[in-house]
Amino acid sequence: MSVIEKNNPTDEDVLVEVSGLSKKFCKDLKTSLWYGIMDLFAGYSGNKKNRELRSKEFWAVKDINFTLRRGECIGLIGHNGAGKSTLLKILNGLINPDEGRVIMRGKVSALIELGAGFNPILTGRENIYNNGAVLGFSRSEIERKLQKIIEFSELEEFLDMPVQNYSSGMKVRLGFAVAAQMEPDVLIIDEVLAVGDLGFKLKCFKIIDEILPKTAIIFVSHSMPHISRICNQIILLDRGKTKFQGEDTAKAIDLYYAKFSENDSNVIFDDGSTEIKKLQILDKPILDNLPQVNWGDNIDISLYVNTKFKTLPKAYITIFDKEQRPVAALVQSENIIEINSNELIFKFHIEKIQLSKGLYNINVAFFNPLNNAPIIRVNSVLAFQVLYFQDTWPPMLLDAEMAFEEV
Ligand SMILES: Nc1ncnc2c1ncn2[C@@H]1O[C@H](COP(=O)(O)OP(=O)(O)OP(=O)(O)O)[C@@H](O)[C@H]1O
Repeated sequence: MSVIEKNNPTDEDVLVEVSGLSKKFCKDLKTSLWYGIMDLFAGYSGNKKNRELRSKEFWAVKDINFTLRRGECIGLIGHNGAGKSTLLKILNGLINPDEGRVIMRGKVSALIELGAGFNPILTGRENIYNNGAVLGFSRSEIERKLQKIIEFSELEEFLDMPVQNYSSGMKVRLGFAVAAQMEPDVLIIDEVLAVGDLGFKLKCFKIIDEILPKTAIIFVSHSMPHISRICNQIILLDRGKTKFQGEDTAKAIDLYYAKFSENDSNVIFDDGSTEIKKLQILDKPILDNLPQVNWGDNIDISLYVNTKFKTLPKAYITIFDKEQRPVAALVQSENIIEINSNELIFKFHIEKIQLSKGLYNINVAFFNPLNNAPIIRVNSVLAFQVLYFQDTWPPMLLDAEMAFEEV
């Protein structure tokens, strides 16, 4: 039984229905071929339900369910190998699931792999006609769209060159231009935006905003800013299974980052003269080893150091957000306590912290005050969590007091 069905719409707005979707793979090619032959002889169909996993098999995607309406964008996130691309390939009909079903309604455009859907030996222009024809457009309809596709892709002078000679960015430009201009009902985008340059990404987001009211979008990315920019629901996959599903995109993104937050500190440079003993955020509750700081709190940080350095080294603390963007720096503590000749405590005070909600990491560096030469640099010495009732993507949430003026 084919599980990819093109149906007449019953509820006009529901464009994608996915239920109980599962796909298994075998880790070993020889065994996989052997199972294939055995299944053929045993008369198994690939879709037979409740089949146990055999030796060396694993679920790449297991029991995925969701419904997507016109105007909605679902983000599929998860670590490498979580099953995102496999799920997209099933949705696009490139591979068959072992269990479950997919119903897609209307025209489906997919940007799945770089250059996927393009014939490499054909020119860009010929590929545009090919893709359009596959989506059911007549030659004259494609001709009407051609100019917009060329304008969007900015590839006019390369349009008659075989696609195999295109750069990665050029392939993505052409692919996105075709997919977006063909007025799809369902648009599937897999990570490809990462390849385009900034100007192209901005154009893509503009187009996505324009077509979203008429389209259901399935979007895979490792870029959480991109995910939070366009998705209104998220599935977080972990080893093929749904770890989180829902409209609370901030929560899904927090869970995604939590997987990567167990990084140990690492020494980047060390001249052997100074040792960072401990970094502490004082008087804050600890949850899962993370100091919990409320937005707007005052924070006191103590940095314990052992140093053989002759002069007092210059301290430099940098705070990084979960995307590893540096968001703040604390330069040289005013308040240094000498315990004995080589044991020091540097005390930093932050008045009313205005970092937005989320997980932060602290890197520490010491420099020679005379010539600014590095003494020691250690990354991820301490992580902490800023709490706030609302998620904001920019790293700073400033307390702008409102003033009303009577007119
Ligand atoms: N054809 C295949 N044969 C065997 N295993 C496969 C095949 N395709 C994918 N896999 C396995 O399925 C799992 C999921 O892979 P998939 O490409 O879907 O992950 P992903 O979430 O898209 O990862 P990434 O973020 O790295 O792109 C991986 O363990 C991968 O090795």
